[in-house]
Amino acid sequence: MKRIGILGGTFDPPHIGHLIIAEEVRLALDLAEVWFIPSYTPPHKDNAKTGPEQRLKMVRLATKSNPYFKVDTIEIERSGKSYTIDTIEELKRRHPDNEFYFIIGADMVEYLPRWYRIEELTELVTFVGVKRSNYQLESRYSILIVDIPLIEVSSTLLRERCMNGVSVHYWLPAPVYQYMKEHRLYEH
Ligand SMILES: Nc1ncnc2c1ncn2[C@@H]1O[C@H](COP(=O)(O)OP(=O)(O)OP(=O)(O)O)[C@@H](O)[C@H]1O
Ligand SMILES: O=C(O)c1ccc[n+]([C@@H]2O[C@H](COP(=O)([O-])O)[C@@H](O)[C@H]2O)c1
Repeated sequence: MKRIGILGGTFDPPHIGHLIIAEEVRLALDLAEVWFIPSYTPPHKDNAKTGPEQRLKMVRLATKSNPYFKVDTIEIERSGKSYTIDTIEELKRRHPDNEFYFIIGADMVEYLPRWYRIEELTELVTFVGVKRSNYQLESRYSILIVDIPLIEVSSTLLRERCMNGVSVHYWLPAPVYQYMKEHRLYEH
């Protein structure tokens, strides 16, 4: 039985917050790997600003220096709305011996009651919640809390900075920063 962490996200763009929570949860729960799963269409928010292929490319760049991090393209290949239940059901079919830990920030913990088929999903994965400013970690569902420092960064903040011509240097891994600059992402 392998214990696998999953970090699903829009990753528009991926930033140090994603990497730190993945690594801290991996260490705290002694996970064999953490799989990053970029969504095709996020289920609950407006379409991403950047297409799935470019977000996937950035996630690959962000994670490549960590041998414990893997990228799974299951949602991008499936296309359509990326409901987590569909992803987990398929992952359990493909990897029946794995135990999955789905990592979410407190914003998603608060949103959990509105996830598609959430009651079934809680039977299939263990949710792992981490802090995020302005959100609570309490939930009616049973969630494992991993206590990590608050990391005050979001993709929204970084997109806004780019749009306003403010540097985002050091808020994302260097290869992602380079890629964004080359492709002039989020600049207008
Ligand atoms: N700084 C952070 N601290 C804790 N959790 C985070 C942080 N940033 C992202 N997450 C979590 O990572 C997952 C994927 O996040 P996502 O790709 O939507 O990034 P985001 O920064 O929340 O994006 P946006 O600002 O566009 O909504 C979510 O579960 C989210 O709660
Ligand atoms: O399945 C759902 O109903 C659902 C609703 C909201 C979010 N999620 C998943 O939670 C993860 C983080 O979402 P996001 O939009 O913050 O990137 C991502 O993998 C989403 O697919 C899933």
